[in-house]
Amino acid sequence: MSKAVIIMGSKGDLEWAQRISESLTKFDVESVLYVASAHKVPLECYNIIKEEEKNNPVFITIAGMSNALSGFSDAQTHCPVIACPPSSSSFAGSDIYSSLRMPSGVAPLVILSPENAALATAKIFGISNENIRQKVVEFQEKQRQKLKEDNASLS
Ligand SMILES: Nc1c(C(=O)O)ncn1[C@@H]1O[C@H](COP(=O)(O)O)[C@@H](O)[C@H]1O
Repeated sequence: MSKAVIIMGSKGDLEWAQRISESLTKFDVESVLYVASAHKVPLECYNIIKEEEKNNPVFITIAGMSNALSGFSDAQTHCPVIACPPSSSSFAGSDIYSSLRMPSGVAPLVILSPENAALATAKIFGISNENIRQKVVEFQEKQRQKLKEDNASLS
């Protein structure tokens, strides 16, 4: 089953999470949403990961400020984890560093745009799911077409 599991550190991240899940639907990828913080409720986080990983999902973690959730999740599961932290300009955007530097053996991928996180998720599922692969290919073709049209419109 091709399902993305989106875990957000706070309900305050819901809008960002919805942008991801809406983009996923364009590729026929279902998603399920959870609020669970590695800082505050690590056991709940762990239980969600262990229950959901039985279906071999892609996990997408949304954690602002100090991102413990993405590294924590990645270290607990064989499944890919994509960190998609909500954008923030506070403190000169320094929050992002907590998503970039990981200890050895901990490898969440980082994608900053919710729409691109959805695309990357679809591409992972598309390796083994023909329908999703087709959606990705169509999306890319449309994008190429649009650029050609935009270019032609200038001449
Ligand atoms: N980065 C994390 C983690 C974590 O990494 O476990 N838990 C919550 N948060 C983030 O902190 C911000 C404020 O959270 P609160 O609403 O709890 O103050 C949110 O963007 C959340 O994702």
